[in-house]
Amino acid sequence: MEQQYELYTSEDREVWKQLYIRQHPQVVQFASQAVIDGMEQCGFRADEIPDFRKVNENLSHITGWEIYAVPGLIDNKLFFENLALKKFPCATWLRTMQQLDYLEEPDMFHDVFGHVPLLTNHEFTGFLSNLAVIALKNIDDEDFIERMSRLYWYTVEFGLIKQNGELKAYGAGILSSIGETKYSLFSDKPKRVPYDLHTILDTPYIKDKYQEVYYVINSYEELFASIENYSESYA
Ligand SMILES: C[C@H](O)[C@H](O)[C@H]1CNc2nc(N)[nH]c(=O)c2N1
Ligand SMILES: N[C@@H](Cc1ccccc1)C(=O)O
Ligand SMILES: [Fe+2]
Repeated sequence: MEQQYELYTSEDREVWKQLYIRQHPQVVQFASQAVIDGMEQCGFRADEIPDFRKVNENLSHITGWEIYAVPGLIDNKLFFENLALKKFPCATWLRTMQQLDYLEEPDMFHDVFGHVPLLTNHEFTGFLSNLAVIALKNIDDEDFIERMSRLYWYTVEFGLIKQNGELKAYGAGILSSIGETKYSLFSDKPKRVPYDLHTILDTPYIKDKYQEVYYVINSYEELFASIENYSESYA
């Protein structure tokens, strides 16, 4: 499957523009420095839907990662196989104007605006590919894979990071949601707890509404180190 750039409609362009002009200021104000730096390097703009070829031309020179077009959520085996090869799956369709604040499933704004900036970061991508390699070693163990998707969910999708004593967001599921960005950092509804691998592995996640718990790391190194000897001791 390819991104058929010429098929984007004027509504798609308007949706991308509205999402960008509303969410980019929140990224600058509430996202971690690595996300902000990555966003800069990606050069996303309000008036241009990202072209995957141009994104890859840039990204492959920074960390060797690439994005590739998928219709939507793909099965775990294919997902982890591609992550291990430094390939991140991205939807090509965009949500509608009625879904600007929150969407129950990942669209292109989530995958590209939310995930791609951190694919410019070496520690983070090292964690991502190592997580995938561990998952692949146990790909036929459903329980193990369920636990790996929890780890992915509570970090890559909905992770928070303490940065110079201040809480910042780095999870793509937060950064692509205009509504969940402030909620994750400032609402008194959800719990915010220190990152702990074993707690996360035992905590099921909810998919179609704001999260009830967020896990806080102190550095991306902490993520990388937390799974360094995971596969040996748990496979
Ligand atoms: C790791 C976990 O299974 C997670 O839900 C995967 C599954 N399939 C996916 N498929 C796509 N396209 N994008 C994703 O982020 C994911 N996440
Ligand atoms: N909720 C995210 C999309 C998303 C759905 C499911 C998993 C991860 C992310 C948004 O509104 O942009
Ligand atoms: Fe995602």
